[in-house]
Amino acid sequence: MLKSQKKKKTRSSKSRSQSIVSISSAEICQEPPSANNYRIRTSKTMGRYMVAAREFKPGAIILSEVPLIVGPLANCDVQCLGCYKVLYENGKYYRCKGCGWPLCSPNCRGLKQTFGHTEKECQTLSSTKSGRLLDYANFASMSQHFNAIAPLRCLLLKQTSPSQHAIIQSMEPHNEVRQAIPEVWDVNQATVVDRIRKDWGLSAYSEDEIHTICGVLEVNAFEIGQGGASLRGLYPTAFLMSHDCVPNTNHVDEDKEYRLTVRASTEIHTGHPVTLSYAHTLHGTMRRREHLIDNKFFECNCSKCVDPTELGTYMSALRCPKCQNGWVISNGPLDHEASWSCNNTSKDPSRRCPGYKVTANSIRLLVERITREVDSIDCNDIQAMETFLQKYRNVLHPNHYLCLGIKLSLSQLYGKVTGYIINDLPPEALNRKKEICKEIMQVFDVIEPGFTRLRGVTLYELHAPTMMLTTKNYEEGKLTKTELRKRLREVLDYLEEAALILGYEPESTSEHIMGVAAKDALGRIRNWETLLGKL
Ligand SMILES: C[S@@+](CC[C@H](N)C(=O)[O-])C[C@H]1O[C@@H](n2cnc3c(N)ncnc32)[C@H](O)[C@@H]1O
Repeated sequence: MLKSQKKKKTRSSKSRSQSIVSISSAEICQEPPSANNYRIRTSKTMGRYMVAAREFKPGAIILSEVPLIVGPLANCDVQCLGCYKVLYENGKYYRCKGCGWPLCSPNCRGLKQTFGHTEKECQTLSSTKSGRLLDYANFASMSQHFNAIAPLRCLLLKQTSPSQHAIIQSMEPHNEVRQAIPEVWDVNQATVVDRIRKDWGLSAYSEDEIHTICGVLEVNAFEIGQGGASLRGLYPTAFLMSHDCVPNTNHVDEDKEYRLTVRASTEIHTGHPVTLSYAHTLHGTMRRREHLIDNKFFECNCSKCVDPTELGTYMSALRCPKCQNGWVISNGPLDHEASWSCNNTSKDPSRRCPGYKVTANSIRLLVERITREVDSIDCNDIQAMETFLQKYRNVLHPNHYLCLGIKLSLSQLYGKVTGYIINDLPPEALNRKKEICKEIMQVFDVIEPGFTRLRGVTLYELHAPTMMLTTKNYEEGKLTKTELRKRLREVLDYLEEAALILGYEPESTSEHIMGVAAKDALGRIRNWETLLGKL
């Protein structure tokens, strides 16, 4: 398939902070992506992985595809089998006439649809009489039955689409590793294998076969869905992207058909791996690596994981309690048990740390305790978040991932929640919002570089206080026209990039709505051009 990439003409954004990605270097790709975009290679450690077969600019579509199957996530709440809307015991729901499983309504849009409640599934669930096992008086117990739906959908492909089933069979299930972990294997045995074979009587599917499907889903499925949906999908090609804690792509999934679109977030050169992060990029190394080992069954040795400073971000560092000048970081981030010590080896003996060393377990316990404290903070409580940052300023690095999470929330809450509405914010609060946005964006530029959702949202958040302060300063006669033009140009740059990045988001999402708001705001700023000439 031929591709054509139109380059958007914009002026260079060199005048701004270096962190801003030049929009003129973005690739505005309207055409469907081609399979010629990538090649599949194999390595001893990673198995198959995807590499770029051409040069990609940020924003370029690498692949876009519909799933092989879609189904409820493991341990989800009771949901409609057609459209995956969450259902409540005391709320409105409907029992499918065919199989007795819950639907949102008799006219659910997902009825008889490939990625909803298909006729084949309805017949199968009906033949097993599984609907009778559902206790509608107790949704909590009923929800457990949903763990077996996505695996069943994979198994059904064996008859309905052998070619798609073959792709699923080719995916890595990590059976050997998973079999040795009782919390994984035994739970699957009880909640999926026995459910399908014993409770539903579908004994034609072997235990091994079902365990393999469970593994395939755990290792390869994407969490998808908008508006709090608990969904997973297996995709025919996207699963081949390898993991990197600093990924070079981002992806979105759309409501319609659950299409997954993967875009380059940074430039990707021919032959380079096309990567995504299987772990939360905003977590520290210990937590990311634990997640990858527990859920994806491999040890990550990427450049961020091997570096105790996490590429200079110090996202896991603690302030040294002994010298107060250095940072306590791991002596071997790839070794779970490696000690941590202060990195202050200043030449000046009066500043040098006398030495501080602590076990990995002490760090783990301390971070777990502080994490519980973070989790207990109300998600709209600006004051409590500021108090947290203040309280831990002598314990955690300002970029520590727990602080980063709090700062990300603050960057969005200032200007939004009751008592802090943007038009009512005093200059100090506007400056605080601006400062936080800039601080976190510096870290995002390292850990999630390029065109990413985080960046788009933060740029949008940054434009508002910058604009408010500019107007205020101008009205107070504190800015010359040249300074005003410079400041407005800065806001324009933020908004242009935010509008571009957030324009990639699916229409139903809050990020997309923010992108539309960014475009509107761009129009309003352009009005200043009548006063000042072209910005
Ligand atoms: C979604 S699959 C990717 C496709 C898989 N490599 C294959 O051949 O089917 C995820 C698995 O790939 C391997 N993998 C992916 N990224 C890796 C990395 N950075 N280091 C080591 N293994 C990796 C791990 O075995 C992981 O569980």
